[in-house]
Amino acid sequence: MSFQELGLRNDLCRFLTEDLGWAIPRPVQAETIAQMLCGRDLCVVAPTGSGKTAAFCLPLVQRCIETQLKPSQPVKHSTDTLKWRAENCNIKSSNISARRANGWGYARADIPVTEGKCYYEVQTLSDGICRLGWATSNSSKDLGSDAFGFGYGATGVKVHNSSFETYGSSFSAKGRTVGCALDTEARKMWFILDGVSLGDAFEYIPTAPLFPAICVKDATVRVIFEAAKLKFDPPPGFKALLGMSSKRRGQTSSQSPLAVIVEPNADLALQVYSFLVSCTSQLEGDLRIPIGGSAKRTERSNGVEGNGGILVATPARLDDLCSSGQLSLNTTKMIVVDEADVLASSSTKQIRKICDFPLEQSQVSFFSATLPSAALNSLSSDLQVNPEWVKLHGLPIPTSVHILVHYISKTNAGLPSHGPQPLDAEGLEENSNLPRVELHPQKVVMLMQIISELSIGRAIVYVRTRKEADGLSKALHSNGISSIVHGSSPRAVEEFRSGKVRFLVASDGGERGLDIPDLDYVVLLSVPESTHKFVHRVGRIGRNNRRGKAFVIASPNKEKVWYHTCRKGHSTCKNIDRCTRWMDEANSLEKIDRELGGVLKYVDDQQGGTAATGRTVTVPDLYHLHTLPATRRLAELERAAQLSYLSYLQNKR
Ligand SMILES: Nc1ncnc2c1ncn2[C@@H]1O[C@H](COP(=O)(O)OP(=O)(O)OP(=O)(O)O)[C@@H](O)[C@H]1O
Repeated sequence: MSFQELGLRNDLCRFLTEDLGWAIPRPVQAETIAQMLCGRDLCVVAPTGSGKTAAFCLPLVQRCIETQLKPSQPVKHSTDTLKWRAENCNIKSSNISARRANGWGYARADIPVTEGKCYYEVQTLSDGICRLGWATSNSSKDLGSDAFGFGYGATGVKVHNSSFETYGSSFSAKGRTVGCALDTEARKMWFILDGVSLGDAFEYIPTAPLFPAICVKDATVRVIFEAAKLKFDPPPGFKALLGMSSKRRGQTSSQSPLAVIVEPNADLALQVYSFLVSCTSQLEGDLRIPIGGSAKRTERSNGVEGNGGILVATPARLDDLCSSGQLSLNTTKMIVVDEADVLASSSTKQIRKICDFPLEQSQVSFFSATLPSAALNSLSSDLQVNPEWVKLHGLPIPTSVHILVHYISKTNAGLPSHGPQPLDAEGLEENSNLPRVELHPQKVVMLMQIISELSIGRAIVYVRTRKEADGLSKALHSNGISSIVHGSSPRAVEEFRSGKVRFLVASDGGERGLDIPDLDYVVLLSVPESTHKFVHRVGRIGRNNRRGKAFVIASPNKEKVWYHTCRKGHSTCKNIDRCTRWMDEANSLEKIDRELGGVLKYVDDQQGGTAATGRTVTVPDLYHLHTLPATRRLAELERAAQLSYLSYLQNKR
């Protein structure tokens, strides 16, 4: 089956096959895309790395194109509530200024225009240059340098798509007034200098909303959107952009996406956002689907984009945006909740709030790699209409992944005399009520050994708590290994993905969804109690049929670990009874292995410490699993190189 047969547009299919090199749809895509295109509510369970992201992104993009929101009435605002997207300039009330030293300043007023005949004015308050006009939300900041911006420059030129043409006359001196007129019915724009029309400037094609946009350099201008403040009357039939209705005063310019994708954390939101951006950048003609990613409060401080298009965000961020009036989901028609099993339990209230609209007018879909929880079942029955369940559960762990379990020794045998030492040789474990704060030193030593013996270039290392993650990252740094803790900065995953750091140290939250195509190793320095978590962690490798190795370094002894239920946290809490939990990694591993159908292989650490109850592989097996295939491949390459050299020599003679 091809992507075309699923009903996808030709430009999207071309993007998938030519740009991404995807020959055919994955099973989850084959099962879901056509149904989503028809507007059906879906509940999809498919393994990690099976291609769920494209399965929901592609139909959303296509449905946005098809729907092309019926243009809404022009929104009325007042200057005091008006929002700007601005760079390199100062905006005070309605005055915009930029110094020459900073280059061009850019400001776009957050007033989307989709229909009607609109007009606004710009008055020059100083000598200097500026460019005024209209732009769509995805236009460049250099107004007129691409197909999405239309500008009239103070030197007497009009510019669109980087093409400059003489138009009107210069207005670079102080005290001039330029009117900007936009007729969405005739799809025309023109400008009016000191009350005199300069004639048609542009016939435009974009269907996306247009916004007033202004560039200034070493100049100050005043922008007037309100009828009462205009210096000249708008052309007949035209209206000032901002109405004077007192009822409307105070209303914010909320954005309203057509589709919303909910992700559990900022990294995943960014990953999905990037996929959507690359997909929509390949659309034919002037079609543009605004894509918004607003995962964190600190990111894109100006709010959200995605008006009339697709917005990707975390539940908390969506909640924030809706409560502050920056976002309205009134016209939203499609909602996808990714990693739905976890979001259904952790953010039930927020998901219900997001989906609070007439169900028959909308499409709600849930995607997940692990079997749905009771919470998801209940959300599905409340928020979906006649949902189709798509369950693709072949092997939860791809066969290209080997999972090797190493047990540290029961005693501290094998620890070097220098380097990390346990605080109290055996006292922290079974016989002690003292909780563990840092990772067991033997686990760190074993991790270093694995990294060096297998020359591991990059890997994700999973630990239990943030405190352990910080400690491990320090230990890696002191051994000259670059690492970054997941969640320490919004860009941690990007630094790891780009190869700037070799190791990503993650605790809870870093196990889901991350798609790093050339990643071959994960190391679990703690065994999660839930099989779902284990599957998601190991699922970061073995993607795209690539071979991957997961090392689990486990403790045979029970350990008491801090799991704070109090607010004090690690620094001051002394409540050992309430804020700690016993961890029994051997027991958890047995359960996981049983539930996954025996996928674990145990490595005999030859220190007399193996507590494994399953199949045991010895160190030579480790060699067979990891080193031998690479050595064979090297031998083949060496042979090919030599043969090629010999034939070159023969030809030369
Ligand atoms: N049809 C396809 N052909 C080839 N590669 C594909 C195809 N669809 C997706 N992929 C690739 O498969 C990889 C995994 O896809 P994706 O991240 O969507 O998996 P997922 O099911 O969301 O996994 P997880 O449950 O871990 O989040 C990506 O690198 C993606 O580029």
